[in-house]
Amino acid sequence: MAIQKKHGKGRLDKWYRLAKEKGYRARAAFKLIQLNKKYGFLEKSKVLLDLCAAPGSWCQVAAECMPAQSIIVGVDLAPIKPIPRVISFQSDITTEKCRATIRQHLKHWKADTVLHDGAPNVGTAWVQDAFSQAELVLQSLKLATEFLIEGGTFVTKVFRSKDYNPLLWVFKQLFNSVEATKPPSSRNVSAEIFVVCRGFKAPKRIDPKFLDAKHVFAELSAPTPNNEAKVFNPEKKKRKREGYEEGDWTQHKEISVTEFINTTDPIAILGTYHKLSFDQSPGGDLALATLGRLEETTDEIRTCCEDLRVLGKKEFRSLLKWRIKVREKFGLVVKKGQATKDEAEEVAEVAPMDEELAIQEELQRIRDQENSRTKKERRKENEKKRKEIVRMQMNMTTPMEIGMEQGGLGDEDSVFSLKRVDRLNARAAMVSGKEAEVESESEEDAESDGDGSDDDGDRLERELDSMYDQYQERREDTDSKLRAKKARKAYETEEWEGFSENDGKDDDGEDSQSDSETTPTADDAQASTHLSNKATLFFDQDIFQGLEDIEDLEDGDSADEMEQDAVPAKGKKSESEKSKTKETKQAKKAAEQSDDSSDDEEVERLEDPRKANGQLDIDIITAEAMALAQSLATGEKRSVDVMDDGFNRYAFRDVDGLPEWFLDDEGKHGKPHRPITAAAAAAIKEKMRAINARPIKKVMEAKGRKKMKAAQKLERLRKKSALLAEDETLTERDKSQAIARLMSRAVKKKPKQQVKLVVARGSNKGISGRPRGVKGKYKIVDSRMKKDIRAQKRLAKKKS
Ligand SMILES: C[S@@+](CC[C@H](N)C(=O)[O-])C[C@H]1O[C@@H](n2cnc3c(N)ncnc32)[C@H](O)[C@@H]1O
Repeated sequence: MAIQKKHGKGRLDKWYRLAKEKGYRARAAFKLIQLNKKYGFLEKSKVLLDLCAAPGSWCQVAAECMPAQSIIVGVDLAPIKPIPRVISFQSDITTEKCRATIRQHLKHWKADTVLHDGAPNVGTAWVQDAFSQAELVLQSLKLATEFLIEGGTFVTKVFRSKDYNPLLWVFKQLFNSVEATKPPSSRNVSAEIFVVCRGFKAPKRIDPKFLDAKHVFAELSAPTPNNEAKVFNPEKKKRKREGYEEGDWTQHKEISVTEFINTTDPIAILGTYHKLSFDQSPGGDLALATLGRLEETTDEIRTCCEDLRVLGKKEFRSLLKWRIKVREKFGLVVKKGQATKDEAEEVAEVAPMDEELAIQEELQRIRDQENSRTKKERRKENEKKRKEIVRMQMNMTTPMEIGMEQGGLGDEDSVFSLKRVDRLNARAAMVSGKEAEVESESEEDAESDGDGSDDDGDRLERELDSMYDQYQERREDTDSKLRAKKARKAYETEEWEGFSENDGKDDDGEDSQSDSETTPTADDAQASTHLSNKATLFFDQDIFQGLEDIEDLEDGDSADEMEQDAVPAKGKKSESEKSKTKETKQAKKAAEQSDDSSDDEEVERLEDPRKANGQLDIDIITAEAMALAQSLATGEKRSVDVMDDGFNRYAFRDVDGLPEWFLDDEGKHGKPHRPITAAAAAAIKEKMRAINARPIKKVMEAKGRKKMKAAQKLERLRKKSALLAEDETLTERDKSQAIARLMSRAVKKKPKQQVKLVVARGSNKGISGRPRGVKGKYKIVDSRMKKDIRAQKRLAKKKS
């Protein structure tokens, strides 16, 4: 996205031009228009007070949108040129005199809306500027509380600074609804944001502290920095719109490891600093020296301390564990329950809201957590099913086993799961005849290096897990690509209904474990619209060919019998036909597999890869697939080789029980790298170029329309000339002359209509619609615009 410039010619953006065109005094008018479009407060207002109104564009908008006979009062330090239907005067809104003048103008009326777009023109340091603006906002709020009617609306501009949250807190005390928004016409480079406060509570008495700048900005501390986000997203540098912290002018921050050990908020340090230093200070630090010699301080820990910004969750966890161990050695053990509570309190944001709101938020949070937990479980379940199918494909399991799994036998969660027993190191005990208790199911237990009593480790694990979840949620909120990717994933997983529990049930509701019902047939796979594209592709494979007869098999047929039946069915096809379909399917499968490896190309999977005749229609769109197809076509590789290549270390990764963050991390890099030939890369490039060179749909349509019109014209000409040719009253000469005239008239192009420039001055100022006395195409300009364009041209010429 292009960066908007606020200075120089960058100022003259589309809103500036639009404002000139529409006759508004400032581009700010569109901010109010857009705010009003969203919240619709102007149409409902009969009395409006505009604080800091010069030059008056907000008053102009208000006069346009509010009902006739409304009262609009505008005040500013600067003079405001008269605006029809608007009372304006010059005054400082922070003074008593201004308050009295407003009272005079409004008489006994109360305002339905108070607007404030004030910006002090101090021009000193930014920090100072922001503070004065916040104070001005508080002053305007003070006036609003005096003049607003109950239920009224207060709209104000606020700058994102450390005073933003305290201001929001005050607004929330006085209004039922407070929403911060940035209208599209507000420049991205500007730290301004608009807060729309609706439903003025009109309390009988307002605590003066609410409106006292000293109190408001001093009492509420800035929100606690989001250290977890920094920990999990170290490489992403946020733009410091609010400026750097006072005295913090460096990009690289170091802190001594002893401070990390001593702190009560280690996460904050991990999120804020770049390095934990083992360097001795000039005076020497005994604790640091001891720390360096501890056996827990391994080389790995030292390396992790070197650059915190490149660490992943695993490394952060080992640093935190190391800290706890060191604290224990140093006798700094914290009471566990207490520590969690303290840390939670330290990291928690100040919640400036009333109790009910807090309860609602808490409920929402719990609901969200529950949702994400069920989603995760569902995803795991689907993943398990998918794996089972792949295993079946590789003849590693029989359909019978799938049936068993559905019934709960052989399943990981079933009673006799040896896998789970093994996780708890109990299988050995069982073999040796001892009894093993299998109680805990938590993954943390499985990961706790066999030390079940490691409460700190568990606690850290849980905290980091929940932080990771929160971090992912935040990323989803801000990253639309990620959201789309997740949605696609969900689409794929949720769509899968191939082996639902219901599938195993008879019509009479009895649970059937029979192969004939739990095993999907090829026909089923093709016919079922419930299957995902991936599953449909899967069932299209040779292994399922000839399994049509399965339905006819009696209940209780063994898998062996099915296989025997399937083989002759397969044999019915002619050899050449078989090998041909096999080749094409392998190539297509390989193409699909290589597509899978690329994140960006997942879009394809969402579309149905079938033509109308039911054949697969998979285009080769990646260089990898092209290279593969090329090697298959040239005989360099056989389809068997492609199959063999499918067995690699990425193929059957056991992801069961692995935490999500680990899988996410692995997913980024754990992909097979398939060789790409230069020829394949060039071919794909060429293909993409051809696709890009194609005109867009609109252009194609326009061209088509032009062609059609030309054809219609030609047809008309043909008919007319035929009529002329048949006219016996005309001589041959006259006929040819008439036809020639027709032709020349048809070929003649219509002159382009000139666009008339109308300067927005005099009676044309601020009009909407066609200016009086102007015919044809027109464009409203102002004299300034002409000068600006000339200046731009001059500059461009100079540069070239
Ligand atoms: C961005 S402009 C307002 C634009 C206005 N909303 C419009 O649409 O034309 C900010 C205005 O705040 C005014 N201002 C700043 N401090 C003020 C004060 N203490 N009292 C009154 N106006 C003030 C400035 O004079 C300036 O005209």
